[in-house]
Amino acid sequence: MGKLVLYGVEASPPVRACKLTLDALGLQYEYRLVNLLAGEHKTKEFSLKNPQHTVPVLEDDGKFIWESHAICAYLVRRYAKSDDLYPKDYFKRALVDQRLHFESGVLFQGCIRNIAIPLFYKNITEVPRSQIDAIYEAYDFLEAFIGNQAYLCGTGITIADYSVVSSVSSLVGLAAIDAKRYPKLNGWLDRMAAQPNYQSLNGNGAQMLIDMFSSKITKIV
Ligand SMILES: N[C@@H](CCC(=O)N[C@@H](CS)C(=O)NCC(=O)O)C(=O)O
Repeated sequence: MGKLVLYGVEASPPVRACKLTLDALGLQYEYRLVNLLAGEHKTKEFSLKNPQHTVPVLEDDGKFIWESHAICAYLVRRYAKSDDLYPKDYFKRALVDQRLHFESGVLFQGCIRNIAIPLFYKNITEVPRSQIDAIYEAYDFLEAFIGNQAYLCGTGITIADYSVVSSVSSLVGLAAIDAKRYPKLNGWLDRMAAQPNYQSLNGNGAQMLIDMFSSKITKIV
């Protein structure tokens, strides 16, 4: 096995999804901090690793992969002893893929990034209410996806759970999850928070992003 390096920053949800996956697989890796607010991801050196200049980036034996969903799927295919976290069965895998794409397009891009970019990079401190409504709409979908299952894709945890929890655990700072309105989502979040090393791998970074949002937002309009 080659040397694994994860490039990222704690507050980043997709970085935390990769950390949860690496830990679940028992993989050793070096973690290299990329300070986004200081522009370290825009350097020539980092662009050679990832021309899209996003974190996370995984380095495996000198090769680079970016995009957390691709990284998590790669890690399971390449290193897992079983396929539980990313099943080979066509239908089961399709279900995991659907949730991963939901995280990528709806939760991360549609909710987190749409709020974060104006706040952190354009100094616009008022958040349109429609963007908060979009979070609740996403929660409605998640409530339906979970249904009576323990995890997002059934009885066992998969990389979809790691991906989705990375953003939901920060979105709660913008749109609280009411246990009466979202009993399934709330129960699932509790189960995820009870996973080994959850706090150090995801909880602390999720809170950092919540604090970053709180320090910038002046008003919901
Ligand atoms: N869908 C991507 C999102 C990656 C992403 O946008 N990461 C943010 C930090 S949370 C970033 O690197 N932003 C800096 C930039 O876009 O220049 C993934 O899952 O890896």
